[in-house]
Amino acid sequence: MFMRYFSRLVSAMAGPRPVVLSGPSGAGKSTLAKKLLEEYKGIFGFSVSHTTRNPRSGEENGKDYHYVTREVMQDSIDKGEFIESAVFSGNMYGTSKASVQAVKDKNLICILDIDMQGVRAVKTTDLNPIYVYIQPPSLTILEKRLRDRKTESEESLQKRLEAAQVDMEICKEPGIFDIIIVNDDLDNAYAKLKQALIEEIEKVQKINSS
Ligand SMILES: Nc1nc2c(ncn2[C@@H]2O[C@H](COP(=O)(O)OP(=O)(O)O)[C@@H](O)[C@H]2O)c(=O)[nH]1
Ligand SMILES: Nc1ncnc2c1ncn2[C@@H]1O[C@H](COP(=O)(O)OP(=O)(O)O)[C@@H](O)[C@H]1O
Repeated sequence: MFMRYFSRLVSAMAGPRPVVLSGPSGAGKSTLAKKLLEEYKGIFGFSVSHTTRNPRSGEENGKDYHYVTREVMQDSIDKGEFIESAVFSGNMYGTSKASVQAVKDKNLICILDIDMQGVRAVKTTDLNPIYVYIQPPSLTILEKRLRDRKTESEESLQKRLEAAQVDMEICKEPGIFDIIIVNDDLDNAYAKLKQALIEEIEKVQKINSS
């Protein structure tokens, strides 16, 4: 009885569990994250990663990413300011402790959009997120979506497709992800994502209304 009460208290104090969205470049992670942030204002918060890649048109510094030089990023990593960092397609990406803390401070569900290396690194921390893998319906459809997005050079596109093939093999390893969502029809995929997160959403809604 006491133990049950105690563990509930500890989990309430820890706040809502974060959510990790991972999957190949072009799978639809940002699209789905944006839908959650839009529909559930005051429920979800985005962990703004650092990256050394150039901003795409329409992306905002401090909102989509913190755009930094390699020197600045490496210096911050060396100072221990990052939870995890990785090199993807020739650029550095990383989740700073401050980015996650900023979301936690507001008692929001923290969304992390990170690659497979990030997933493995987060598994060694005490973040305890729900791990969601966003899978494209096929590599052919992934390539079409990436090309249609018109954000990548041919070289960058090829690197992303190569990484996608490796990624889609790794995701089959049992126990890495709590749920794999195939992003075929966007509304269907979004409904499945909401369903997977309903407990955490309701937790925050309850706190907000009390
Ligand atoms: N490990 C790690 N991966 C990240 C981080 N931020 C973004 N990524 C991943 O880096 C990859 C490339 O991201 P991006 O350049 O925005 O391209 P996009 O996924 O095609 O939109 C994606 O798989 C992201 O999930 C981070 O902080 N850490
Ligand atoms: N279910 C879907 N059907 C068709 N196009 C989609 C779907 N989901 C995402 N897209 C499009 O595919 C492209 C890649 O999605 P994006 O969210 O940028 O992927 P990621 O963040 O995983 O790299 C975008 O142009 C997006 O509008």
